[in-house]
Amino acid sequence: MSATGGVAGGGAGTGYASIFVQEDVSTAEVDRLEAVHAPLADSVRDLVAATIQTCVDEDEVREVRAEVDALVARLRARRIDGPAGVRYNAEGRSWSWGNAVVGERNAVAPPLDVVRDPDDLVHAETVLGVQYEGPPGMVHGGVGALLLDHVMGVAASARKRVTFTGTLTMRYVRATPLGPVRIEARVDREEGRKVFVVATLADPDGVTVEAHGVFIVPSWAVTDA
Ligand SMILES: CCCCCCCC/C=C\CCCCCCCC(=O)SCCNC(=O)CCNC(=O)[C@H](O)C(C)(C)COP(=O)(O)OP(=O)(O)OC[C@H]1O[C@@H](n2cnc3c(N)ncnc32)[C@H](O)[C@@H]1OP(=O)(O)O
Repeated sequence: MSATGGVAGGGAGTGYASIFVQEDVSTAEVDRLEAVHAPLADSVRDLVAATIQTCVDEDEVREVRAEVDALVARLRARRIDGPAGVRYNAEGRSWSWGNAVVGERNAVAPPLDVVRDPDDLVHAETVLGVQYEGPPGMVHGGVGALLLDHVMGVAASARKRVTFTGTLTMRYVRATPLGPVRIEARVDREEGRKVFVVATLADPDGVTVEAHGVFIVPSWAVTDA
């Protein structure tokens, strides 16, 4: 599981309650549901890549489309109304299944496991496939920024502290080839509600993007803790 457990402890009675939803469900049940749904997202990721790369004939494309449409209808037979949001339980387990970067049920999100080391370095690794292309064979600059934003946000957001991205600065040192990447982020310094974060995105040969960010604890999220 990723290191996004943090803010659940805020709960009712703080400003968090307005955007984070507490659910009366055990961690074991959340884990069980995740184990059922995450493989579906994996298969849909494969579908996205196959859609880009397929060279089958046109009739086959039309037939597959009809089958996919039928699957969409089956999944929509019972569904929530709107985005998945961020939820947490009484045990402090939080889950954000629709998150664009780490949502376990979101096939748009690259599979990314975010880890916080004991020394507060936050890092993540993933393999960016053909779905994330910008320049030919290279990672789209916005995708690099997306991954960096999230991992930097985790670094800035300690337990019981939520931060929002205020300003992000990216220096694209050289193009990032599609394939394995590693993101690292750490808090550089703090000034009041501003948390300054430094981060890198690297391919196996070294750093390709350097990032600086200002993450803000919103005035509405300030607690006495
Ligand atoms: C979303 C997270 C929830 C998930 C949590 C799940 C649990 C897991 C835990 C952890 C993982 C988290 C991983 C998340 C990663 C992704 C994060 C995102 O993508 S966030 C979406 C994009 N960002 C926005 O949409 C912000 C939109 N802007 C705002 O909401 C406000 O403008 C905000 C909060 C940034 C500031 O509003 P004010 O009212 O609190 O701030 P004022 O009082 O005006 O300023 C305070 C200080 O900050 C400076 N400041 C304000 N805005 C700034 C900015 N944009 N850039 C730099 N500095 C700024 C000001 O100059 C001031 O500084 P002086 O104290 O005077 O020195």
